[in-house]
Amino acid sequence: MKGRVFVIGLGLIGGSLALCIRKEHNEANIIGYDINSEQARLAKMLGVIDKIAETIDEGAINADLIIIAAPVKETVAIIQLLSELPLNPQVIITDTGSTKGIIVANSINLKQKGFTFIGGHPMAGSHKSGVSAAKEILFENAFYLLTPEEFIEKTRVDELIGWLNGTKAKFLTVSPKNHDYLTGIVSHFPHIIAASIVRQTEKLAQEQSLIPRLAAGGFRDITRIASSSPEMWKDILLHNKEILIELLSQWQEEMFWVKELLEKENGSAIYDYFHQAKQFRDGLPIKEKGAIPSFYDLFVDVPDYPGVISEITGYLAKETISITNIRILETREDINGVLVISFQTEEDRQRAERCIHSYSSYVTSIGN
Ligand SMILES: NC(=O)c1ccc[n+]([C@@H]2O[C@H](COP(=O)([O-])OP(=O)(O)OC[C@H]3O[C@@H](n4cnc5c(N)ncnc54)[C@H](O)[C@@H]3O)[C@@H](O)[C@H]2O)c1
Ligand SMILES: O=C(O)C(=O)C[C@]1(C(=O)O)C=C[C@@H](O)C=C1
Repeated sequence: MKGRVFVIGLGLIGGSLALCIRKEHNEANIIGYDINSEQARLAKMLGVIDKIAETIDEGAINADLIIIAAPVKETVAIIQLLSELPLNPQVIITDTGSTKGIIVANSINLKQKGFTFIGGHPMAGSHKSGVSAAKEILFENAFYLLTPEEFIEKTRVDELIGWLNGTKAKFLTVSPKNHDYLTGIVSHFPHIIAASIVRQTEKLAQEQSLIPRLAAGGFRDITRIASSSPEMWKDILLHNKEILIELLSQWQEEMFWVKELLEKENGSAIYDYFHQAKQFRDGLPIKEKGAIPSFYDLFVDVPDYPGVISEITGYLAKETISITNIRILETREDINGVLVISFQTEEDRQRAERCIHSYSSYVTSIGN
């Protein structure tokens, strides 16, 4: 597709979408604006955008597609600002915010001016922020939720999907209310729990200095998302307050119940508690980014001796397989350790597995 695309907010998500659009529509002219001029400059330097707009007005007026990829509170203010501008009557305006109810309700101002707003939310991301973390494959296989209101013509939704085709995401239409309910459960609530585990650990670590050093694989797996942007999450929680308060009450009840099981030493009920959780989690799709994002991790059982990491990365380097992360799941001394290597794609993970098997007898497995 040809035209002028204006991205407001050049961080992880805005930057990644700009890269996807550039790849798919090489005749598109991508203009970017960020309130933080350093981010805008970096986006231009990295080739994520063609040109920096100094103001929202400058970038928006002749745009065919406007993508707002700023924190959700800012998104509401930007929608208000856009509704006061003489935009191209055919423009499509979309956003990427993690909440939809309040944002879509505020888009009424755009509707009243005859402009098309279609709420959007790519359901993939990272705990990292900023354009330097942006990547073209971020949304591959992920769900991309769209929340068009009933009066929006299907052709306009198709046009937006056409622009976003390079994401290789799976587009799904839901109502704003349902969106906030679903994402409250699978995304927003887990972020609160991850932060709470880290906070509790931090408090206890003040008495026990060994705690941070022992916080190994399991702790890191469940708390990765606690490293996300506090600014972004503050706004998400405030936008999705009702459902999150309800989920917190349910969680408190469940924790009281687990406490009771423990007090009563009810082994079979505790077994059932973990068993039921394992069954549900093991049944979640792992080949697609869905409720649980895939990280394309490969687990390699390795003996605990110096140089083992460089040995394995050496094999991968020989076959030019890029890795995105590598870590050892810390274990007791004198027994085998587990090396976890992360890849950008499933194809890289499979190539790596074949490569390690061809150079060594290390046992590998794919985590879910
Ligand atoms: N991080 C994720 O995993 C993820 C995934 C899907 C959707 N989202 C949503 O996408 C949006 C962007 O998130 P992100 O992860 O890219 O954040 P980010 O912090 O990486 O980028 C946001 C950018 O917006 C800029 N910004 C803030 N206020 C602005 C304003 N008024 N005008 C212009 N620019 C402004 C910031 O300077 C920053 O560069 C958020 O609404 C978030 O909820 C995030
Ligand atoms: O992978 C992560 O770090 C994320 O937190 C991504 C995640 C999520 O909760 O799944 C976070 C917020 C977004 O709105 C969508 C995706």
